[in-house]
Amino acid sequence: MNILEQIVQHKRSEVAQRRAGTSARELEQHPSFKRTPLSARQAITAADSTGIIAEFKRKSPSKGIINASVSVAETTKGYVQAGAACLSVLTDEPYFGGTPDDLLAARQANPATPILRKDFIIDPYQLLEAKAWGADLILLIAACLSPEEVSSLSRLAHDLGLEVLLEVHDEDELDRTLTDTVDLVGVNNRNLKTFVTSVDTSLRLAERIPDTFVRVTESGLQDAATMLMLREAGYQGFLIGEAFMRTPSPADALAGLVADLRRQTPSFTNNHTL
Ligand SMILES: O=P(O)(O)OC[C@@H](O)[C@@H](O)c1c[nH]c2ccccc12
Repeated sequence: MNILEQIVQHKRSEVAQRRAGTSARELEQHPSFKRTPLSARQAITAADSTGIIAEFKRKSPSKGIINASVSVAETTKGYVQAGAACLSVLTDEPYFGGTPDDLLAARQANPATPILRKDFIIDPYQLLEAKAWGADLILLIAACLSPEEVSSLSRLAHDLGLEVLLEVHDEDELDRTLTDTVDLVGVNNRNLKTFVTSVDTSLRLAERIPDTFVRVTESGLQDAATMLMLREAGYQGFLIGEAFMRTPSPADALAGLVADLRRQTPSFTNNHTL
């Protein structure tokens, strides 16, 4: 069994347990259910946006502990001040050290910034959780879903007012699962089955993603030059975790990257042709 299969197997029992503890009806009573979600699509494509989706990630199966000491509220607030267009908060506990409380805390600290619930979504119940915990956007990973699941989960997410980021890492996943009920398409440079990371994956797939979707490049990003190259290839969103989280002050690391981007292209915005 590869790591992705292990995670998904664990996730099924976790979801069953959670559902036994909190009913769907109880989740729907949460005050967040009345909140109108923010649009990540808009935030990422706005004229003055950096396009950066800054991730809060304590550990990962490929890297082990990345940062066990920084606080989620302080870090995510710092990310936003430093120029993040959107936040990503891991809620998977066993493999990534995230919790629902992390998402709730990030939401409370950042009322005006869209937040992605970063988890392995396999069941409609998790969409209700995402909504209750204050997410604006959910991730669907093509490598662990059938095309039917992608389309039914994305339709349900839309019914809840949540946007959908569909993650793929090869042509086959893209062609198999892309449907017009997703909003953003993320190309994961890291193969979740082998952990091999290469930005060539994003470069290869860019043209295959129709312009109606916001293109997001994910994982292994750390320098301005690579981001500018990916931007020229058509990417508007940049999902970055480790490069920030492995430093003692993730928000300062993001600020440094934004300064580099601006230095290399003084007019670094999404609406400028480079
Ligand atoms: O920390 P990185 O290499 O910057 O990557 C961030 C993000 O892309 C990565 O955490 C990720 C992408 N897709 C996922 C799916 C599940 C868990 C994590 C991920």
